[in-house]
Amino acid sequence: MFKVTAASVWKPQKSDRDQPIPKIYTKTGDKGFSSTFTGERRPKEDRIFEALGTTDELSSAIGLAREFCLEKGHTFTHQLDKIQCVLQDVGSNMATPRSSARESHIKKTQFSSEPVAELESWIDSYTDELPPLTHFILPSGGKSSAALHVARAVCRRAERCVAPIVRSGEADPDIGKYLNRLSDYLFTLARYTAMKEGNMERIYRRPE
Ligand SMILES: Nc1ncnc2c1ncn2[C@@H]1O[C@H](COP(=O)(O)OP(=O)(O)OP(=O)(O)O)[C@@H](O)[C@H]1O
Repeated sequence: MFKVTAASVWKPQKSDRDQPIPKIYTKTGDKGFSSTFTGERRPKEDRIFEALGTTDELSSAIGLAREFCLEKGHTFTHQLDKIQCVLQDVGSNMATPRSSARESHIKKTQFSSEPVAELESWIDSYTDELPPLTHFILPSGGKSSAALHVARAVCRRAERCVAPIVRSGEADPDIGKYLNRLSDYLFTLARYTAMKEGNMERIYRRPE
């Protein structure tokens, strides 16, 4: 069974006690090669694994920010849950290069534009509540807000990794749009979180 990333391991587990539970390590990656969803073996430094790994880092950064937000009682954490699930779908889409995918692979890993529209509606509703931006702000505003800024910066790196894969036609253009919109969402949410917690956002001042 294909696993999107090592950190999101899923292996079938039989309830039947006679069947051994498969081990997490198959050792098939020990020589520095791994598999796409379509069964191709590629070196681990291939751009697909680079993009999958960066998307995994992004989900992990969001997971940490979510924990800080939960501690503060923020009510928007269900959005972060949903985003982490959508990022799994982004990974599945990238791990299924169109050049070697069968119709059934493509169907199973299709990415729709609906999550992009959802992010836009969330961004718009936070923006309505925020004061307009008049300065460059620095990642700040308390732990939840600063952690969301870290996630935003990782998101932009994921976007840079995904761009050439989308451009080559190997992945769905909507995953590029999703990551582009996601960094705007994380920026806006970081500001909203600072405001809700009553924390100052530090602004850029030219160093004397
Ligand atoms: N270092 C990596 N960074 C990002 N994605 C990876 C990496 N290694 C593998 N992958 C992708 O994540 C999936 C799950 O990772 P996993 O660690 O199980 O692969 P593996 O190294 O090939 O196998 P094993 O760890 O069992 O030897 C792989 O099928 C591959 O698509």
